Amino acid sequence: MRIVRVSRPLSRSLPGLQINRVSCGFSTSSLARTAKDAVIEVSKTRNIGIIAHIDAGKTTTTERMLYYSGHTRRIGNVDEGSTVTDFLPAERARGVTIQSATISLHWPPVRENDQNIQSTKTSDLAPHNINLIDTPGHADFTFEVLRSLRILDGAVCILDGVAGVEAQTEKVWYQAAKYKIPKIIYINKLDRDGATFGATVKQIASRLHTWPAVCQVPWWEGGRRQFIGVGDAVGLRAIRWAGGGDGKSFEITQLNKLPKSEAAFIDEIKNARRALVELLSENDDQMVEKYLEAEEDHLAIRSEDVVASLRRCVLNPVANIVPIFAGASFRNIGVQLLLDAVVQLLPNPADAPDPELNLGGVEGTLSRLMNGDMLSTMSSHNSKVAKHKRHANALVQNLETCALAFKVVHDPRRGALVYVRVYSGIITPRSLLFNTNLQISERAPQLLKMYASDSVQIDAIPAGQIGVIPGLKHTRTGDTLISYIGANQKSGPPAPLNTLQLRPIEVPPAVFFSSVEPHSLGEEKDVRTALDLLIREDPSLQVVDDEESGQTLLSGMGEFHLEIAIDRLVNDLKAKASMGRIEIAYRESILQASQPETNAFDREQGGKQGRASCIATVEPLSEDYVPELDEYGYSAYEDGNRVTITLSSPPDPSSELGAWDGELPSHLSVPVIHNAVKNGALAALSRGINYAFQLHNTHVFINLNPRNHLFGAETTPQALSSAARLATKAALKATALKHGSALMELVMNVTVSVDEASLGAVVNDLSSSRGGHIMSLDDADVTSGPTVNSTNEDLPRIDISKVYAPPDPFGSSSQTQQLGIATDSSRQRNITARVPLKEMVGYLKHLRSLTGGRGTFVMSADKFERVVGQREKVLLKELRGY
Ligand SMILES: Nc1nc2c(ncn2[C@@H]2O[C@H](COP(=O)(O)OP(=O)(O)OP(=O)(O)O)[C@@H](O)[C@H]2O)c(=O)[nH]1
Repeated sequence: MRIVRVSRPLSRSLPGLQINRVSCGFSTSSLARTAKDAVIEVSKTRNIGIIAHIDAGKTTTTERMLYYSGHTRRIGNVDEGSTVTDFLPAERARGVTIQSATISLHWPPVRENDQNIQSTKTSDLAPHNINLIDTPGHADFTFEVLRSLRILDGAVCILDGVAGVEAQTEKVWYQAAKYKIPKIIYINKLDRDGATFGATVKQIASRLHTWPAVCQVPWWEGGRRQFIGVGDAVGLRAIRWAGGGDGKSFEITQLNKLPKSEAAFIDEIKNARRALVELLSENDDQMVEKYLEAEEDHLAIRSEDVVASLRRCVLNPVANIVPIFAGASFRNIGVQLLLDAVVQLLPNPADAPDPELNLGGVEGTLSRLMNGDMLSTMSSHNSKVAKHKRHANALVQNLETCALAFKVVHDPRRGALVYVRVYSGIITPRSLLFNTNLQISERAPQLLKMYASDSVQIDAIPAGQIGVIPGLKHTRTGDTLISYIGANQKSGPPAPLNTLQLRPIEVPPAVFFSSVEPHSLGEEKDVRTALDLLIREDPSLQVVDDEESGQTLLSGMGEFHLEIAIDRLVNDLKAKASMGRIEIAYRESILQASQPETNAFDREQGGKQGRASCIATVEPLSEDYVPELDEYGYSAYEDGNRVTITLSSPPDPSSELGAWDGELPSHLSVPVIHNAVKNGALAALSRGINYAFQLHNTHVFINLNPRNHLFGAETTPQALSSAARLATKAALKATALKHGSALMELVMNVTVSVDEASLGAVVNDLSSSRGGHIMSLDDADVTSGPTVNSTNEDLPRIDISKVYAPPDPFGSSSQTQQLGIATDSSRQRNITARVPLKEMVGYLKHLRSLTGGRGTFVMSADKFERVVGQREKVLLKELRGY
């Protein structure tokens, strides 16, 4: 039996790397250690997210990771509001994660001078740099999760061992699968009464449609209820943590040294090893070879070979395998082994799939761009780009850096902090970065690496790394930043590179809103600045000025989302404003196409004469419209509406980006014109003619003939926006007044989890009182049987009878399930339904009362649908108040 005590890492300095302490909270030694990130190689980097349902224990687990890696000197507690990652006042007050915190750590810790220090690694691991993102679990913050997912290379999914696979986990799981992110699962809270590891493993197969590769089995003290450690099926050993400690003391025992009283536990570890080798062999030929070399003895295969095979399978999406680990973070059990697994099994940035991008409306990948393929393909469609083909190689070679700003946070002391993930090249201080979304250049004044709310200054952010640029004035969450050798200071890199966008994501509709009323006229400017900051941080919030009512409206994705945004506006950003009631936003849709409307704008704007003109036509899109990005030359699809812009002499429907080959005024480029016109058209769609709601399913066509519609220096981008707004408004007015418009409401996809006893009452309430349509009723606890209850035909079907899971000796409901005795009233059922959003407001409270507090639900926006018949009359009466 080996006793290991992990003590604090010793301090060490790093010659040649300048480190400036930016804020307090760290010792010099930890800063020196962490600053090594700047020079750490890509193969030793992991950009990892932690995803889960609310309350599964993400923050609790992250706190342990920080502590064991030597980054903090004490373990923060969610329940006491003292965690490092949940640092916003609103997060600490509510005990939930709202923002994705980004934090870097080393695993194993850098500590070569200390002879006593060892970690629970399963092999001799060298220190790796882990950039960790703790994401929110609440459904209202799904967008925050999505925008983090797209810059991650791997994810740890944490499950609550009592609740099993919950609805929000499923949702985020499939999003991660969409971005092809390899994952490992950690089943947490195994110390709690009713925890069922085996049943949760089966649920992973049935509900997440993936093959669980059980790497650990829980260790219950002498077969009694107390959870004390884990059996490692990979390393064929058992790890027991000293009870009540900080988790740094543990014993590692090889299977043959375990006492006889643990015979059942030893057998289970062996069963798990056999099942693991079988599962890996089905997907990995090298494992089959190792198995044959070991003379078909599952237990004789070296643990290093099992790890290598697991890694190959995790990185291969076709294998569809997820390694499973066990623990109880709150009791400080299991977290070091989970960190080992992150390093051993999850990909480094070079292993991750090729990042997707969009270049002038054409979809591609970064490596296709860098090897010149993309530009060559585009040239066959577009005469203007053909000119660039000759220079394609030179163009790409001059592309120095490509990075994505995935998050902007306003820090009271340092201003806006822009978090970036660099995909190619390197960002150094003073780099000139061209923002392809805003078409402006900004210089990076300095670079930081973040440790939750603390930071250190670094010399560079190389490809594969995550870092922070403070002091950028304009960059928003989601913007792509590139640097290009010889770029024009003003207009940036040459076309089409100036349109390059990395992994664009669609912003979901903001459906709750509240008015924002500055306390006095004098406060108006400060309130506007605070609102601008808020939407720069979170693009799923929207600010709309309603010209007619004179009100400023702030909208968000959910009641809670908006509540937190208001809290941040008033308490953190100190905006002196009052907020109105939180209400639901409806939409309005036109019924018929308009005639083309020409508008000439000619007015003084900000002390300068502005002059521009264009032609607008609007037409309704079908409710099931799916945008096809390469259908038109330039087209934007935002918040359910589409804007198509042609720069040509009408009528010329085949016009494409760059088809205009004539002269443009020197201060205007094609992307600048597109951006200005698009913003003008979208502004006109923010208020409908008949009901004053934002337009939906509307396609705006703007035609602009530079010869007739541009007027030299007088045609500023602002003048173009105004012309597009007025022309679109005129077209909308013409059709809405003549043909009327439709009221639309958001319908949600709702999944309610209840026990069998409450099923009838909940179904009845959803379908009769809330106007919902029940889509399916499923068994949430599928832990046996030959096939799964797949509600989604596209997902792989897992034969549950072939899934290995250790028995659950104590879990209340699972115990009976293992024996095949279903106690009907406690059986968990999932109801999926489509319900109008309006009817779901305040639903949680109602559900709790219907289910004795046990029911839970998640929902996500499906689509806006036209309201008809009696419901339309009732809603309009409610909205108008008469
Ligand atoms: N018994 C037990 N409780 C735990 C464990 N891990 C976390 N908890 C508790 O579960 C609750 C939620 O933990 P968090 O770490 O805040 O969960 P989270 O997933 O970060 O939650 P959100 O940020 O709200 O999504 C807290 O009260 C924790 O103390 C565990 O291993 N055992």
